[in-house]
Amino acid sequence: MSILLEAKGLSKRFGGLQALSDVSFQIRRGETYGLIGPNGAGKTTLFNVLTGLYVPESGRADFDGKPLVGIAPHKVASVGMARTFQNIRLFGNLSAIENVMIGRHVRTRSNFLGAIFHTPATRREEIATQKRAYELLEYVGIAHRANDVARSLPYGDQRRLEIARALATEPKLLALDEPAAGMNESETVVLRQLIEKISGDGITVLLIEHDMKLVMGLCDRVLVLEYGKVLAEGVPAEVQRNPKVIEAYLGAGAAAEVTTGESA
Ligand SMILES: Nc1ncnc2c1ncn2[C@@H]1O[C@H](COP(=O)(O)OP(=O)(O)OP(=O)(O)O)[C@@H](O)[C@H]1O
Repeated sequence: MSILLEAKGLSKRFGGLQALSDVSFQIRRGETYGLIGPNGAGKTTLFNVLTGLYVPESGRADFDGKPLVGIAPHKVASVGMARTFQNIRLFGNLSAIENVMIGRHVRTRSNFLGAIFHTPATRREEIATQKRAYELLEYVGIAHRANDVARSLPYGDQRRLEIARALATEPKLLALDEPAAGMNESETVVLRQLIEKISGDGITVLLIEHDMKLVMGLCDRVLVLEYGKVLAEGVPAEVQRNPKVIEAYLGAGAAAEVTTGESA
């Protein structure tokens, strides 16, 4: 399996705090890759470095064979990487479908003049964009909410809308930052099915998540961070058995719980 994303020796400091320290890992094309670790371990910082929001002091990351570090955040989607945020970032006053259409514009060609003068080409493209946006709302299961303003949607639907907007950029890799945060159990089940469907459709997934059952159930491999350093990496069964991981993060009780597949 070929490598889609490769990070080598990434380090990031905030003043005196070493948030990432020499972090290296590889994500293979088509896999679902988990990123876990206690609060403050550096997971979001790593996401932010990979998606261009932070510039690391050292190290590099290559995506699909091209350098990722130093790329502007608004260019990241156009190279094939899309993300959702820990705190939902939607245009609250726009409808669900408009939010997805905005994501889609990364892949459309209409220019500024075309948009002002409503040229036939722009109009055709706009119709295609709207059609595709609706399909994506169907794909994530919220098409019946297409015309509702984003902020009026239930929480779980807002998270799914964020995923639809990210998918609209046609990513090779979809990075999800705690997608199950704040979801109840039935919403989490639906989310899990959605991530499985996305992965089944060939999109590589990078998943930060605190819900261990979800991570261990979905991911092919998992990277564990602690204090900005890589503590362990491997398939879920290995990581769950790793004494360092159990001590640092899972706790003996939680490890047993995950192994038996029981939730708290
Ligand atoms: N912009 C920033 N300025 C200063 N310190 C920061 C900044 N962003 C993160 N940090 C610090 O870097 C460390 C890593 O934070 P980060 O948010 O990456 O952790 P995390 O693993 O995502 O945690 P959580 O699970 O709580 O989201 C923390 O100590 C945090 O306080």
